[in-house]
Amino acid sequence: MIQTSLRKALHAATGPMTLDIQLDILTGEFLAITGASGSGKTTLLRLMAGLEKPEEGRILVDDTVWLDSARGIQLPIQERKVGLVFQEYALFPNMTVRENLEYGLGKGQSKVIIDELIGITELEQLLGRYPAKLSGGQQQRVALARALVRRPKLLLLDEPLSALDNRMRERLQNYILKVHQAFSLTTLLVSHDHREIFKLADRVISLRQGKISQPDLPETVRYANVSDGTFRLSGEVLQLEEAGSGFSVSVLIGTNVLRVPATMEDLRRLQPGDRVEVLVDAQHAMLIKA
Ligand SMILES: Nc1ncnc2c1ncn2[C@@H]1O[C@H](COP(=O)(O)OP(=O)(O)OP(=O)(O)O)[C@@H](O)[C@H]1O
Repeated sequence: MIQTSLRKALHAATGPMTLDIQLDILTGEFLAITGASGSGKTTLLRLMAGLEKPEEGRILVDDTVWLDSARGIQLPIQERKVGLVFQEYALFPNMTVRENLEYGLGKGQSKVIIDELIGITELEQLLGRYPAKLSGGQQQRVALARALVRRPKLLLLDEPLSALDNRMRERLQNYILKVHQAFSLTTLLVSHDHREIFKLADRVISLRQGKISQPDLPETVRYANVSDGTFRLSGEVLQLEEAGSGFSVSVLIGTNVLRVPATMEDLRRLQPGDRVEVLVDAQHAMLIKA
């Protein structure tokens, strides 16, 4: 469990604003943070990482105190077990992919983790390349792997995919989910993309003017925001069943299960394991066999 209480005075474009956040995060949870530009999302991550200092605060990670302003405790970033990935690709341009990864190793740390990460993020073919010769998606994949070299407990992702096209985003989302599970991470993801949040997050909080405004579930947020368009979500059929007077199909999308009303015809042509696309608009969800 990560218990956080943070207060910091900020100078927003509209005037003074206080970031004031109380947040408990379960070990292994994937928490998405959304909210308008300037609401304090990046500052929250930077405070968690130890890149910024609050006026007042406490961060307790399991039994370890990372921050306790009342007792003058403020662990530096290298002593907090955090991995960071930001929107801009922060790789060293003069180092190959492998060198970039190895640079992240701690003193005396075994290189075993490097091979493990190369395997899980499928970087084998790219190891000798320099960042300039990689696509944006490949660079973020390396940045993700590098963030995990020191085996962090907490992975902080600040809009890591926002510069990528949709296809690349989807691939990277899958890698994020894969490492989150494989390394039993607790992950905080800043994102504006509700489809991404729905696919990845167990829980989502929304920041407004430095405060948590309405804790919400991915499904609820997604439905609350579909009024302006239609989403197309890819997933896998888990189960077909009778629901009241009709039928429903449970579809696994990332780690979330969406129950979609179905027809008798849907039940005839679908079976568990089928790949489907769910088309969602403000009023309806519709299943399309992929
Ligand atoms: N160290 C600081 N001291 C004072 N004010 C700050 C500091 N860091 C950020 N701010 C201000 O606090 C506000 C919140 O910034 P922050 O970057 O956390 O917002 P955000 O929600 O991540 O926005 P965006 O979605 O645009 O990235 C901004 O108005 C910013 O100018």
